[in-house]
Amino acid sequence: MSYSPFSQIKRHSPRVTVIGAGKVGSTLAQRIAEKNLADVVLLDVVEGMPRGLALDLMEARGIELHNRRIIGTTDYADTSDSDIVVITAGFPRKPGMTRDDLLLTNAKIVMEAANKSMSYSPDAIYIVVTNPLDVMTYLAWQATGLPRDRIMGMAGVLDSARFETFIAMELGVCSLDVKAMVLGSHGDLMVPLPRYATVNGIPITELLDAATIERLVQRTRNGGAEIVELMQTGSAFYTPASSTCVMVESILLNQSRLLPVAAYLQGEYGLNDIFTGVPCRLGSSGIEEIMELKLTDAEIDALHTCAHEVRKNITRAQEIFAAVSR
Ligand SMILES: NC(=O)c1ccc[n+]([C@@H]2O[C@H](COP(=O)([O-])OP(=O)(O)OC[C@H]3O[C@@H](n4cnc5c(N)ncnc54)[C@H](O)[C@@H]3O)[C@@H](O)[C@H]2O)c1
Ligand SMILES: O=C(O)C[C@H](O)C(=O)O
Repeated sequence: MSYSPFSQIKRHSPRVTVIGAGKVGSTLAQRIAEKNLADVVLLDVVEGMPRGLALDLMEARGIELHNRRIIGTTDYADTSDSDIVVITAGFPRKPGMTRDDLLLTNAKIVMEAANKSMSYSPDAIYIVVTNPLDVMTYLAWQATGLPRDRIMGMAGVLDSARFETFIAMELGVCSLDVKAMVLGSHGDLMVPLPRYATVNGIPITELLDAATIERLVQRTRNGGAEIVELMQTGSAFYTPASSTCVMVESILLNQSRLLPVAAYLQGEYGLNDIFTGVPCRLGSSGIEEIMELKLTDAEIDALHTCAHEVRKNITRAQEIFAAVSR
């Protein structure tokens, strides 16, 4: 293990490591520090860049009124003993690409990041953000051998936030009053659940007609691509960072929030050996419960279709890596 001055400093604060100091990673670091949740170690492969970002964030502490340390590094030794490790390292898609087009480039990056972080933070809880999300979370789980309560993927919180936003915009109501849940994989096949979407307890099926709801569901499914097309240079990062931060917060503060999270399923919803988005209670030990909602046959079929597509891509990645290593 190489010498690191940071690992010698006495710990008084929880520590969250964010691997990948790009748009999502650096915004997440800012959210975590400014919400005063934890010290943050921001790691990237680009020399200097994470240190520059960390220094910039540290210089705002007096203005933002928090006392969290932000460390930028390219050395995994500086991440040691983290409570949570978030993996955002990897390429974002460009206009015209699907998330699955990132499969092979990002798989290598994510497996390496998961392996290296594990050797310094074997007791941490891991959250994967890199796309294609459900496949990357599976590969990180395989690479680390973590128990299923300590590794998960972030997507459902983001997709649900989008669905809630579109419902609020349609009805002209405050987003705070809208609650919705999106399950399944993070792609075109995701499963928004209008039956369970409410405005201050009122089901949206009482407030909007079926055609309008279907339009909002489709916009949610296309939510990431809509932003990619508008931005042209990368993908969304503000709401992805906020969504990941909500998960980090629920774990660090043991809030037991019920959030849609990509979790490893062992029979729940009739699915096995796959990561996909389901409602989970997140607390200090990670995923503390996977809640099995009553779903209609059509909703269950939609979840199984997601899982089928995710499995095809897991197999594709595994076959290619096996061929390369032969
Ligand atoms: N799950 C979701 O809902 C969700 C939401 C938004 C973005 N994403 C995904 O998150 C990933 C990052 O998005 P972004 O906008 O921050 O991209 P970005 O290009 O801004 O940042 C990615 C960072 O990863 C770094 N990196 C590359 N290889 C690395 C390695 N081996 N180790 C450490 N760092 C490495 C790059 O240097 C870069 O700084 C993308 O794959 C994107 O598709 C997922
Ligand atoms: O759309 C993307 O590629 C990024 C992310 O998954 C998103 O949904 O914003």
